[in-house]
Amino acid sequence: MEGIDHLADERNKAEFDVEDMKIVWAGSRHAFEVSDRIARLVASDPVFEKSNRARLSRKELFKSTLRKCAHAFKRIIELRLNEEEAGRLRHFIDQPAYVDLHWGMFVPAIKGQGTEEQQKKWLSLANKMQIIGCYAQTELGHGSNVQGLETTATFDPKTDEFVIHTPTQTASKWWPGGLGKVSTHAVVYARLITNGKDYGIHGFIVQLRSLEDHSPLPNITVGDIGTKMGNGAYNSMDNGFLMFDHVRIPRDQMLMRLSKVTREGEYVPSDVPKQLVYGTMVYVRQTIVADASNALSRAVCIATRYSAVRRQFGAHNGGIETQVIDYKTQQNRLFPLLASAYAFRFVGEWLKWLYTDVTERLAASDFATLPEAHACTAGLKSLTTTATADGIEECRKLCGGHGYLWCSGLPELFAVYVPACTYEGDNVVLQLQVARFLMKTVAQLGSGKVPVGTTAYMGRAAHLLQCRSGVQKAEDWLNPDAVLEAFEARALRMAVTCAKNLSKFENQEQGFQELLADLVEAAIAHCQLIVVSKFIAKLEQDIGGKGVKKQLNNLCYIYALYLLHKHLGDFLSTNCITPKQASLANDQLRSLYTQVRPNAVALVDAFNYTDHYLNSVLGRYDGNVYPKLFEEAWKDPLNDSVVPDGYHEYLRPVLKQQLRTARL
Ligand SMILES: CCCCCCCCCC/C=C\CCCC(=O)SCCNC(=O)CCNC(=O)[C@H](O)C(C)(C)COP(=O)(O)OP(=O)(O)OC[C@H]1O[C@@H](n2cnc3c(N)ncnc32)[C@H](O)[C@@H]1OP(=O)(O)O
Ligand SMILES: Cc1cc2nc3c(=O)[nH]c(=O)nc-3n(C[C@H](O)[C@H](O)[C@H](O)COP(=O)(O)OP(=O)(O)OC[C@H]3O[C@@H](n4cnc5c(N)ncnc54)[C@H](O)[C@@H]3O)c2cc1C
Repeated sequence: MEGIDHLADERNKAEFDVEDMKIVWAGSRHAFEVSDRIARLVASDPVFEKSNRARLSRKELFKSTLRKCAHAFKRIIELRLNEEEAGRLRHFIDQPAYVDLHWGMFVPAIKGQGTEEQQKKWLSLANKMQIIGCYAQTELGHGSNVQGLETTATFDPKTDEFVIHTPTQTASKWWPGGLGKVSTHAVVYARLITNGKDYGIHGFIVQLRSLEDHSPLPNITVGDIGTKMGNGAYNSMDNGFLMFDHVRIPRDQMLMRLSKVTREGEYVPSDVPKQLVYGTMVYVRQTIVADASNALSRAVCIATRYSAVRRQFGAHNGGIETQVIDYKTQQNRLFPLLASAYAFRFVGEWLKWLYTDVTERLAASDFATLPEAHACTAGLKSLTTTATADGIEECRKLCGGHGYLWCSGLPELFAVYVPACTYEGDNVVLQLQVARFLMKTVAQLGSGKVPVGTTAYMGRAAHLLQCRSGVQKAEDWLNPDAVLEAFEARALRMAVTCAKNLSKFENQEQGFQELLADLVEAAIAHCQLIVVSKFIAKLEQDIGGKGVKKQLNNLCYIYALYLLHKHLGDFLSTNCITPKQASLANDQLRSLYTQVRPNAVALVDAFNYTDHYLNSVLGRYDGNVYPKLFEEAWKDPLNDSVVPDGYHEYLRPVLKQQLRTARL
């Protein structure tokens, strides 16, 4: 059966040009070509083999990760890959590793918070990987509450040094990726103390290990925090702990682009907002949003192909059974996830633009859009990672029993992905940041300050607070204005209700704590509006290719109407729509599922994933699932012998009743 495309019929049904859709998904022809070339390069290199990851011990997995990283670095140099190509290479190798934190957080922290001189010195070492760094912020006792970190950096004017110290056990750094066994350096976040005064959290570059023999430097205790969820999965990463016992570093290793300490120990505050010390988190949250569509699309690709291969029930007189993808229940679970993958792709593109824009403005000392950039990156990171983690698990269930096998690719994908709901900011804590931003914006309505950007809709409060949806028939739900108005009205009404309830409290902070759950829901409604509006905006762009726009249009309205259905309580209780209009939205949704159905396999082919990257027997391009499930089963170490180890000690005595007591 090798070589036969079991999904050929599905592919022939497609009503659009997959090659054109691939370009839209990738973002540009250039991005597509780079991704395609690098994905094939990785897939063809035996060092990047990953099908046996679950069977390796932690030590073997970790060593093989070091090997892959070293080989990748060698290939990057040999092939003279540029930054974009090197990034794609790491992405397609698809194994969490210290390099993610080195390139993803250590280098950006120095770029964002180091002076020009510091950048010159440290980046030239980091870019050549002559030093390897991590981002050491979280402590055993404090992660979300950054202001509560306990590690101290006390300036000693006698020696012109900072003394980095871990005063308590809870002050131990705990979680930083790459710290446990690899990093030679870290950007350590600590309370800056000079002249006896605490100036809060600042970043410091601290060397941790010898560049000669890799042993920890004196007065530094460092190690791995232990095995994490899932076989293989995130265990290739050495998340670590770290304690300092009065470790001295030169003054110029404080990252001083924002604020400084002089030779005399005087603290010179920054003339820019102090929140810029959180800048690396804004950057990484933006990359995490871009990455959500990768993880979700991967799971959806597996579940869609397998749903087209898998057949259950419906056979008459010995005929073939129904493909499970034809069941409306399967479509109702799968197609919104397919639509979400595309939605997150486009909102990720937009967020990248927003981040670039705010970075340029900050460079020109324009800080006006920083709060919005913080709210958008925090809120969208939270929204997209929650939906993606839930979506991967749903895809596992969509694949029935076989989805639970490691070789489906889904258990490992889930275990690798789910911590994204926690790292780089717990998802609830992040939505509360959005809620604070919304409450401020609502409070300013009527003050003459016109809301802009993603809150511009709040400027139309007079209309949005009293409007009623004009939808009269199912097709009206394909009107972008109708959809946007419903989402805007819902988001605004939920935010305004929260603000009104807050105003009943004398103490605003106490009121905020009391209303936390409602505030999170209002923040989610606002973030969903952003995603819907950016998908609609994408459709307004000049998108070529046979049938491509039609498919995107269908997916956009599946995304929006599915959300409307899922959060119907919000839409009805805020009187944005009537029960009749909700029912029309459902009718439209079913019709859209029917339109997407013949295109579903082609829509996931457009992700252009290699079988190597998917690493899934169920998601194979050729759909040749059953023989490959057997092949995988035979590879399991339990099948190395026909009679298992332990038979003579533990099975035979039971079977032969030798363990029975004499009385029995
Ligand atoms: C395409 C390829 C992609 C590959 C993607 C992979 C990338 C690599 C992944 C690697 C894997 C894992 C990495 C994980 C790394 C980490 O987890 S690092 C640790 C991250 N830690 C956190 O995120 C902690 C979360 N906590 C916080 O961010 C803050 O403490 C919190 C915002 C919750 C609260 O801050 P406070 O200062 O205590 O409190 P407030 O009073 O609420 O805020 C004060 C004002 O500051 C504003 N603010 C807060 N944060 C920011 C920010 N980041 N930027 C700008 N402004 C910010 C806030 O709005 C307040 O403003 P106001 O005074 O109201 O005007
Ligand atoms: C795989 C992984 C990799 C990581 N990598 C790094 C790294 O490289 N560097 C680094 O510095 N850190 C890293 N971290 C740490 C990570 O950033 C923190 O775990 C994260 O910020 C959450 O903080 P926490 O663990 O303190 O959670 P907690 O704040 O203790 O959360 C526990 C619960 O309390 C709730 N909660 C907390 N505060 C509030 C509040 N104000 N209001 C309402 N509810 C609240 C949360 O919603 C959650 O349900 C990593 C974590 C993981 C899991």
